[in-house]
Amino acid sequence: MAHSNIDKSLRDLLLGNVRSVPNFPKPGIIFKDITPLLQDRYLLELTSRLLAEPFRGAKIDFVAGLESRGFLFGTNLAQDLHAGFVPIRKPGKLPASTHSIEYELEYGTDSLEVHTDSIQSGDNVLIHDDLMATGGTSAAASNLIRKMGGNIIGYSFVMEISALGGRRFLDQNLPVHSLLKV
Ligand SMILES: O=P(O)(O)OC[C@H]1O[C@H](OP(=O)(O)OP(=O)(O)O)[C@H](O)[C@@H]1O
Ligand SMILES: Nc1ncnc2[nH]cnc12
Repeated sequence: MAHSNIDKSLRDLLLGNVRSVPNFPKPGIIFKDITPLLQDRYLLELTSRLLAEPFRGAKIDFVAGLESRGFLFGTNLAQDLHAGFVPIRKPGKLPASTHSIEYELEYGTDSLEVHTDSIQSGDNVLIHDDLMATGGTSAAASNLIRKMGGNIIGYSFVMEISALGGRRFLDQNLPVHSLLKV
């Protein structure tokens, strides 16, 4: 599995299309908004491809995308890696039988659910989200997937707020690929 680093000009281009919104959704939070990246037809494709690069050649059954912003690039990523896509959702959204787990956010608590008939024991799963902050969401999703017998092969983020140290909650032996570190 390659660990590609993007060069500075590319990083600056992508970062220039992430909007920082102070005090959203709560005072003190600087919200990193990826909608400008999605709006631009070239950057949408470029970002999707760059996310897939480090995991090309890996055996992946599913990309698990974390609600809701993990769905935005998650299905593109799954398609590019020839994997299926499994949505990990907030409570009460998935219609069939679910497993669930509680977790803490940078700004509150929530829980995650997944359909019981999605990931099966031994399936290789890549976890994807738009952003890792405290790592609580990704760690909870990892626990949920492992509870189902899924084998997590790595983590993919568009962005990581490095100062919050979220990586310490993830398996240290697995690749964690964040396109942009802020
Ligand atoms: O690393 P953490 O501190 O756990 O935070 C990261 C999570 O927070 C955001 O989602 P949010 O819960 O705001 O939901 P949304 O994607 O539906 O907006 C983001 O998209 C990640 O899923
Ligand atoms: N600062 C932030 N910006 C966007 N999404 C987030 N999720 C948690 N912290 C966030």
